[in-house]
Amino acid sequence: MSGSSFGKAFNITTFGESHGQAIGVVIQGCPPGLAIDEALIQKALDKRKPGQGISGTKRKEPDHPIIMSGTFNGLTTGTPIMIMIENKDAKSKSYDNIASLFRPGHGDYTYQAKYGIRDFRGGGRASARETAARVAAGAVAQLVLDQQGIKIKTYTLEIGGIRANRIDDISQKEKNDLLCPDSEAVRKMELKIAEVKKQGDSLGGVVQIIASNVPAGIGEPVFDKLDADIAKALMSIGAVKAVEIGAGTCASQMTGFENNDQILPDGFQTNHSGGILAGISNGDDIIARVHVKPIPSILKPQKTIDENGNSREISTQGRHDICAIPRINMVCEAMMAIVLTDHILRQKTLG
Ligand SMILES: Cc1cc2nc3c(=O)[nH]c(=O)nc-3n(C[C@H](O)[C@H](O)[C@H](O)COP(=O)(O)O)c2cc1C
Ligand SMILES: C=C(O[C@@H]1CC(C(=O)O)=C[C@@H](OP(=O)(O)O)[C@H]1O)C(=O)O
Repeated sequence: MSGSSFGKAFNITTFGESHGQAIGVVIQGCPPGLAIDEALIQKALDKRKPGQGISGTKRKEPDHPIIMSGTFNGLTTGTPIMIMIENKDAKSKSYDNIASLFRPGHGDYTYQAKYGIRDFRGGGRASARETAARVAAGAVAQLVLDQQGIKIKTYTLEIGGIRANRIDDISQKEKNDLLCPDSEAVRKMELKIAEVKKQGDSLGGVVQIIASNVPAGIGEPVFDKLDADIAKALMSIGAVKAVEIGAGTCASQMTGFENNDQILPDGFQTNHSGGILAGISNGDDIIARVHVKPIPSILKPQKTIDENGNSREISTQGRHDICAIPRINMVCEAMMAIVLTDHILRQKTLG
């Protein structure tokens, strides 16, 4: 089926709807012999799961992963791994009054246009509930990256236009709910989230992802360029509207002399390339930034239409995030891990 899976050597496909029985992922291409258990996957899922944080939805899901296949005696077997996560706290009734309305900014209108039928409960397949399955796959991908010593860190750069100025000390990131390294900016972000929530509105922001210790020489020279695949992986997450690599949009404002990362015997002088040149890693940190739009389901009344084209007003009840950040951070980390693992497994020469 076209468009339903991601990756070549390490391939994932997800399944399930937000208010269906379960969601999950099937992973193909994972090497045999890697130590894996549900606790390891749970640890990753806990960083994304709903029901926590000031900007997060109140929906309480345990997100308990059940490994259905592909492992034996605590090791991967090299066969397809299926991980299932049951939905335990879907409250579908809260969607009844908007069943025939299209939420502005969400996938209701386009799903109806494509399929002529849609599971309106919680956004169905378009709900970011699906991203839990990606995080489970990311935890498996990270096992491959661990063998190479590759680490991925993600932190919040901006929420609602408030930017973190101190972004160098990312070890601080675990110390607050918003996963932002600038505690002064965090206070302002928290106030902004509270204010916007009171108005029945929502916020977007920017997240930065850094992969370190990636060896030089990973990637493809055309089409499946490493930066192209990273951009696609990150852009495939709901609410992501733009992806930058390295200097990103600033590169177009520099001269060649300013933008080039000059090469010294012990490495590159700067990292405007974001660790990728000509689609192939150069050994420097891989740096990506993801621009996230505000959550579409808001209480504030908006104009819409119903399935018959009649003009209506909509105010979306239910348990929605105010901002996809910081829950999206873990999803970005997972997608970066999946892309890097996919490209590493394509390299026959790496030990
Ligand atoms: C982690 C995460 C949480 C999200 N939470 C919500 C939510 O609670 N309510 C909502 O309407 N949209 C939420 N979204 C955004 C929608 O899923 C997304 O906007 C929708 O699927 C439409 O896709 P698009 O924004 O890429 O066009 C969330 C997205 C992410 C990544
Ligand atoms: C449940 C999760 O997030 C959901 C993402 C989401 C959306 O429309 O994207 C809408 C809300 O849930 P529901 O589908 O019940 O309306 C969020 O709670 C989750 O991330 O696990």
